[in-house]
Amino acid sequence: MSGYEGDRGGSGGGSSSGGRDGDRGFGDERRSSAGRQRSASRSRGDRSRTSQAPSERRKRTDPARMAAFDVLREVDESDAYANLVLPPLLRERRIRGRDAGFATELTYGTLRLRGRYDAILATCVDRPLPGLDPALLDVLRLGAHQLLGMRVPGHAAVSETVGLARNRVGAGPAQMVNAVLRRVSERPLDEWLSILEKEAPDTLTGLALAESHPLWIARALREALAGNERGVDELADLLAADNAAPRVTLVARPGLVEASDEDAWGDVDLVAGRWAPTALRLEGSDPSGIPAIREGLAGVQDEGSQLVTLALAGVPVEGRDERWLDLCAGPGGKAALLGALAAQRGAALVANEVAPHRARLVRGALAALPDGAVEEVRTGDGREVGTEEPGAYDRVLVDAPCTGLGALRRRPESRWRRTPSDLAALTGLQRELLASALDAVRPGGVVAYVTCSPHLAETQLVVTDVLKKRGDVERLDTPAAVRSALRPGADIPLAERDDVQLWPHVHGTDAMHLTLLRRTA
Ligand SMILES: C[S@@+](CC[C@H](N)C(=O)[O-])C[C@H]1O[C@@H](n2cnc3c(N)ncnc32)[C@H](O)[C@@H]1O
Repeated sequence: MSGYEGDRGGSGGGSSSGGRDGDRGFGDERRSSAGRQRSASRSRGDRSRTSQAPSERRKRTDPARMAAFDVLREVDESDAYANLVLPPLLRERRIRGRDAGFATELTYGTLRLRGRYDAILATCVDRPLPGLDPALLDVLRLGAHQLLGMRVPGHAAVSETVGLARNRVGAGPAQMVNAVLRRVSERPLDEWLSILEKEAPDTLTGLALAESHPLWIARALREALAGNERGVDELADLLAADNAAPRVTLVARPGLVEASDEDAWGDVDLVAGRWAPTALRLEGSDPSGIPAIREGLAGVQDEGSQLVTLALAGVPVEGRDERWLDLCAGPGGKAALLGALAAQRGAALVANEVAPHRARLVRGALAALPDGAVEEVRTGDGREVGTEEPGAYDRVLVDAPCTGLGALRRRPESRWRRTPSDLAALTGLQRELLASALDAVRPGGVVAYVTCSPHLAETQLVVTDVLKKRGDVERLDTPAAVRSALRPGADIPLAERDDVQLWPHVHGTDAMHLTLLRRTA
């Protein structure tokens, strides 16, 4: 399941641009521009450290690199989510400030760009990568990211990573790490990427390797661009956008908090979002100390998610407009915005979610809404709501479980976890949920079908298939509804279609899909 922001750390963290010309260096008084941690005593000029035996000194391994390695192993061995594992680990080991930034960039950047680095490493290792000890392979990937993605000077990247290998994998593998990373360091990133593209069997494979996407995902994204009236030559930009950590975007829930309320936002720098009137962009990456977030008046939410929710709430319905339903609400990001909007309009929200632990998250997300805004938070199968409560709602949101291919930038490891076989199960469920939502809405009411995937099988094909079977639904002008939801003066580029597909490389949002439908009499 995917598509949620609140419970996976929203921003996805990290600052990797994944760009072809590498990234910024890391330097301050404790972490040198070599990305190497200086001990506090040394930076103070304290000579007592020299009393340590030289062999012990050599074995000291940088805590930031060890933390990155340990998270990579958790991700591999326990299917963990890096952005759930890393922050507590940094806290537990008291890794802070620049060191925490370095560990974060190293972890998330290595995970995102794993495909690129594996293709490069494969040319430097004399046996197939899948035969290597997975821990050793992770060390090599971490070294490759320091060399090619973080501008850590070669000698520091190699020697620190060899130290990490010695500490975590063993002395023998450490020698191999030394030899392999020296070969990696012989060329700059651009040269490596040209080699990958030149030696690939076709252009798409070359691009997928260079921009670190599984081939099936690169192919699906290319088809999605074409199916949404965009040029397939945009694929390189789209894949590159997936490799850049998104800026943290907040939602100021209407009626609960104003952007101008200084006390609510504390000491952080905020700028207005690009599209949604509710969106604020955080200049920095840690929203946890913001009072409005702690109190549930605001949240971390991609601007695309805000825009599709605002579009559903704003599209006109004739007659009664009192009961709104979020059919797949967990963890509750869109439900909280929808509930705030419902409260302003005298309507009430029912939030449904099949997974009990996610229904609990929805309750938490809705806790700050005014009395009367929420009729109920339920745990139940959304596929049954249409038969259990036919025609009972005026507006229904189906934010369907999906592959999440539109939010790859947010979840560093997800592209390597998804497989094409996930699609079959998801698209069946998506059809059933949309059909149920159309039964649950009254004639004249509206349904928003939303995914955070642009995959055509999860978006256009689901809608077309479901509508083929019924004569009581009309497609609405979704671009017009999205335009009406924009902040004043914003002018959003949208394809000439009756649905809307947003794109990271065009709109700076997740690749959200929205189709608005009206149930006819
Ligand atoms: C894309 S997420 C929804 C994200 C949510 N709208 C938000 O903004 O926070 C999809 C949700 O659908 C839930 N889900 C999956 N199958 C479902 C079903 N049959 N009925 C209801 N919810 C379901 C998943 O557990 C997941 O929480």
